[in-house]
Amino acid sequence: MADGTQENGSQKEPAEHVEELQPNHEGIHATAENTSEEDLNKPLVEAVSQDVAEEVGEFFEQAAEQNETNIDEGNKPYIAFEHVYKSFGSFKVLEDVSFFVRPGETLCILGRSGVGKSVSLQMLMGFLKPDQGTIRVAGENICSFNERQMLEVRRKVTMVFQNGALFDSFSVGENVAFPLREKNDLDEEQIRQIVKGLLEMVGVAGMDDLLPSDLSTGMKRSVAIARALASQPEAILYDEPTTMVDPLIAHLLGDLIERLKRQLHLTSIVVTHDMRFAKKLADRVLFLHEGTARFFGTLQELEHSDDPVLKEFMAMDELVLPQ
Ligand SMILES: Nc1ncnc2c1ncn2[C@@H]1O[C@H](COP(=O)(O)OP(=O)(O)OP(=O)(O)O)[C@@H](O)[C@H]1O
Repeated sequence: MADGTQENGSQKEPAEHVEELQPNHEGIHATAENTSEEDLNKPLVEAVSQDVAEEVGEFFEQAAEQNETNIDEGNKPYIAFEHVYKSFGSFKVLEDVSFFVRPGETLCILGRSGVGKSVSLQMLMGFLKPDQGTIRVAGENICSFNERQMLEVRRKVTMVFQNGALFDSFSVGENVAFPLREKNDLDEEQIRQIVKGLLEMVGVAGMDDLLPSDLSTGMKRSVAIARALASQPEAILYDEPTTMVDPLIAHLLGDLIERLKRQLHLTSIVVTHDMRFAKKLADRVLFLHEGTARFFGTLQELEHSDDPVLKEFMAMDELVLPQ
């Protein structure tokens, strides 16, 4: 229910002074400057208040341990596309696209509008199926998976949508609590503490009782990240995290994604138009162009590429986003 109406038909009062609400990112060090290594390595739990730090710390430790195991299992990709094709009618979106993401790494998918960046993420989540090729997640070919099997995959790999895709009739706190309740091994007090801590960590402390409709786009995205973290995923797919937010929020979201990678060893795919954002986060880059994987390699390789299409894309980005 996009209008924020409660499921039982009652209407929740909109938050007072909503226009005055600002994300409160003290915990993640708001500054438009480049964040120091020291800050990026500062334990995530330092951003949460004392009364919930122990519970949240334990929750993060579990998540980090689980993801470290994936890294220890060797250099095998956690996610891979192998010769993937996808068309809609006669319109070919992807033709023979291959790439991989190793455990704990961040892949940025770049490219102009309409080249199949979001379609790639949707295929990984099983919302769309490829016409040909293989898509592997955690070693398994998911292409023929049924809905029940895909639900298992979505416990490991979760997506942060552009609009947050929050449950509109649930409060912010209930949205974040949802995956925690599904786990069935936490009591209400533990859930309350973890929700509070996660919201503090992503910079929307104290907004538990608001409805998603009370929040700005950047805040919705922060809550969506908190909800994703609540399911202790192995990988997070971010669809255009910096679209429609101001540069400071974009910077903060970038720092958060980097800290989650470093400290929870999360495998990540970030779809973006924003070359500077990719430079900040990517271990590897996939550049989609006219249906093909025009480039797949490390950031250094991208920067040294002589491909005129890539050079033009990078030059345009410098113009659109002045330093
Ligand atoms: N379910 C669908 N049915 C038909 N066409 C679709 C569907 N989903 C996507 N497309 C088309 O596939 C193409 C690629 O879409 P996609 O959303 O992946 O682009 P994108 O690279 O993410 O672009 P943007 O940066 O603008 O979001 C577009 O032309 C889009 O209209």
